[in-house]
Formats: sequence, structure tokens, C-alpha cells
Amino acid sequence: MTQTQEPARSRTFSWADPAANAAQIGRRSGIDMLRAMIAGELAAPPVMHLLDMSRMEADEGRVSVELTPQEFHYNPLGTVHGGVLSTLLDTAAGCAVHTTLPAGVGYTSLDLNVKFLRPVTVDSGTLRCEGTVLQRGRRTALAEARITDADARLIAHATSTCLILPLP
Ligand SMILES: CC(C)(COP(=O)(O)OP(=O)(O)OC[C@H]1O[C@@H](n2cnc3c(N)ncnc32)[C@H](O)[C@@H]1OP(=O)(O)O)[C@@H](O)C(=O)NCCC(=O)NCCSC(=O)Cc1ccccc1
Repeated sequence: MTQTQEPARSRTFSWADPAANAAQIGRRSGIDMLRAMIAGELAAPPVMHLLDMSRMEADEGRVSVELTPQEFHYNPLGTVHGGVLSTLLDTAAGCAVHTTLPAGVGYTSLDLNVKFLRPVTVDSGTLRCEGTVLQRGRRTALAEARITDADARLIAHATSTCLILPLP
């Protein structure tokens, strides 16, 4: 996009080769893999750096992740873009499903039904997104995720169905 105003703000970030993690998918259980990422034994996926998500926690059937709203998350309306919030929700819901999967079993989200309940700005403080598995079947799992702001107000809610896949 063309820059029309000065001075421009800038941001630099780096990430690790995602192929290393992709090779681990299916070799370890979901919770082992997420905990290895949290411990820094495996690199966090690039999207975590792109959006500056942090402080992931993972337990069986539950994952939380945080994001501190910053200007680079903004849409033209001067609030955090709904896609950024949706990415947080998709991450927490999908990873919550992943914690329930043994080695050799993968997943992908099939849908994400999002409700944006309050606008988010840099004044909202650190957002916490918690994903929880509501039901796990043989082929699909239903999860929900909630984003709350620094005052524990509900910001957004999502439900997501994930497909459970055998991995080679
Ligand atoms: C306004 C409404 C949709 C409906 O609210 P209601 O059902 O009537 O409920 P209620 O009246 O209880 O208000 C609740 C809270 O809502 C806020 N608030 C309400 N009125 C105003 C107002 N006039 N102005 C400002 N804020 C207002 C206020 O904080 C209030 O809290 P309070 O209790 O006062 O502290 C609300 O759910 C909302 O803002 N959701 C988030 C939407 C969102 O952020 N979407 C994603 C970003 S869009 C995007 O990225 C797409 C895009 C991309 C690219 C380019 C362009 C676009």
C-alpha cells in the first residue's frame, strides 16, 4: 500500500523456518508439541511473530494466548482489525483441539463463527484469548474461544469445528 503520510512508523520482526515444525506434526502428541513450543524447544510459528501473539499456555482441552493491541493491528476505522481478533480466536480454538490429539493425528479448522462484541484499541490493554474444547468426536471437534480485555470484559467470541485427520 502506498504511504501518503510522514513520518511512517516501522516494525521489524523475525521468524524461524516453519519447515522444522511441520516435520514434527504427527510425530508427537498435540500437547507435547505445543508445550515444546511454549518451552522454546520448537520455534513458534511465523504468525505468532507477525501479529505479536505471546504467552501461550496449554492444558488438555484448553489453550490461552495473549496479544497486546498495537497500532499495526489497526483497520481504517482506528480499531483492531476483526481479522486479527479472528486469528487469535482461531489459534486458541484450534490449539485447544490439538491438545486432545495423540501422535499421528492432525486437525484443521473447518469454520470459525465469530461475534465481535466490543471494539479494541491500544487502550484496551492486553487481550487474553482462551480456547476450550466443547466436544470431541472421531472425525470432528467443536471448540469455543473467548477474548477478554485487561478489565476482563468479553471482547469477542467464536465457535469452530475442526476436522480430525489421520497423518501419514
Ligand atoms: C457497536 C457494536 C457493533 C454493537 O454494540 P451494542 O450491541 O449496541 O452494545 P453496547 O451498546 O453495549 O456496546 C458495547 C460496546 O461497543 C462499543 N460501542 C458501542 N457503540 C459505539 C459507538 N457508537 N462508537 C464506538 N464504540 C461503540 C463500546 O465500547 C461499548 O462498550 P461500553 O459498554 O460503552 O464500554 C459493538 O458490538 C461493537 O463495537 N463491536 C465490535 C466491532 C468490531 O470491533 N469489529 C471488528 C473491527 S471492524 C473491521 O476490522 C472490519 C474492517 C476491516 C477493514 C476496513 C474496515 C473495516
